[in-house]
Amino acid sequence: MKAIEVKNLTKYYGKVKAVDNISFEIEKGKICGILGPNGSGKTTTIKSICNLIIPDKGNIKIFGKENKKSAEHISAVFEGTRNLYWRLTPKENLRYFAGIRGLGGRKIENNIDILLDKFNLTDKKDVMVNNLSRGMQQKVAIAMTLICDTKIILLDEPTLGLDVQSFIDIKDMLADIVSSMNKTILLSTHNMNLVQDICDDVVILNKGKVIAQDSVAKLMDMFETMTYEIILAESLSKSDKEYLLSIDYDLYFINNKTKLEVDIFDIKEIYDIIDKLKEKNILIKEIKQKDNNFERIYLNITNEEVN
Ligand SMILES: Nc1ncnc2c1ncn2[C@@H]1O[C@H](COP(=O)(O)OP(=O)(O)OP(=O)(O)O)[C@@H](O)[C@H]1O
Repeated sequence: MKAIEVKNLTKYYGKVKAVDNISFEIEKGKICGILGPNGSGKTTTIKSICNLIIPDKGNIKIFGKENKKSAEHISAVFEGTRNLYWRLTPKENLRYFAGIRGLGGRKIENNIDILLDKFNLTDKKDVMVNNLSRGMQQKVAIAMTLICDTKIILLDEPTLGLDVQSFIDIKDMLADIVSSMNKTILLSTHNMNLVQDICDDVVILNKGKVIAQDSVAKLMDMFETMTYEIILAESLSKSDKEYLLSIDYDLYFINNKTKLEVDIFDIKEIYDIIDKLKEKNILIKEIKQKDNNFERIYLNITNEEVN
């Protein structure tokens, strides 16, 4: 069953076409990532799905019905934690958001305690949200979507600015929410590790248009390349760098001028690249093959679109 269907969505802000005739669908029970460079229309799309902005054209269905009547199925967290009340405690925030949905009483109080415990927030339940760390605030925001008990959760950049441990905590929580609570999640992110680790599907936007949509697994297969890391013995000179940019390979310069990454499709190509480096007396310290990752695939898709 489709949880979300977006059809021919277009949104202008004045003369700026933020979203340009996009269509995609999200199956119930999946985590879908909406990706794209800054300004590609991710937030506008999410805000349209939860009725915060009115599109100029197009149609959005939630569980097969016009979304104007389906707001009760959706809860959303924007730009990290902006929709929390900063002067309220986690407990008061959860109670307030449950109340807006008409939920209250002993059962909800009990559920709030269970959620705070699950999110390791019990000892912070009476601290003002303003005084919590970024990761804790993010956990409160996600707990808020759960206390509202909606079937669909929309998250705009849920891991922005988190440290490594909080990132892992939130990532695991989201995977758990979908698998054990039967929710559907649409999240926007720039973090490709998050996508690779927990998303089933992705929609990639560029300049307001959908440029790819598929399962993460399929895209990983489809764009499978071999990535090699070449560590140089010395920094590249400007002319050597220009020379390498002129050869016919997808080269990425990492670590300033001493590390290169290259995507190849045939192992023979690596020998050709070594020859090309030799021609210019560029000394190689080490060459190793890297694991395929979604970040590289995303770069391939978006770069292809730009070129
Ligand atoms: N309220 C607004 N008024 C005018 N233009 C806007 C407004 N909100 C967004 N835009 C423009 O619409 C386009 C899409 O913006 P949007 O915020 O949807 O992109 P995004 O993909 O979420 O970007 P980011 O990754 O930077 O958050 C951009 O060109 C942006 O400048």
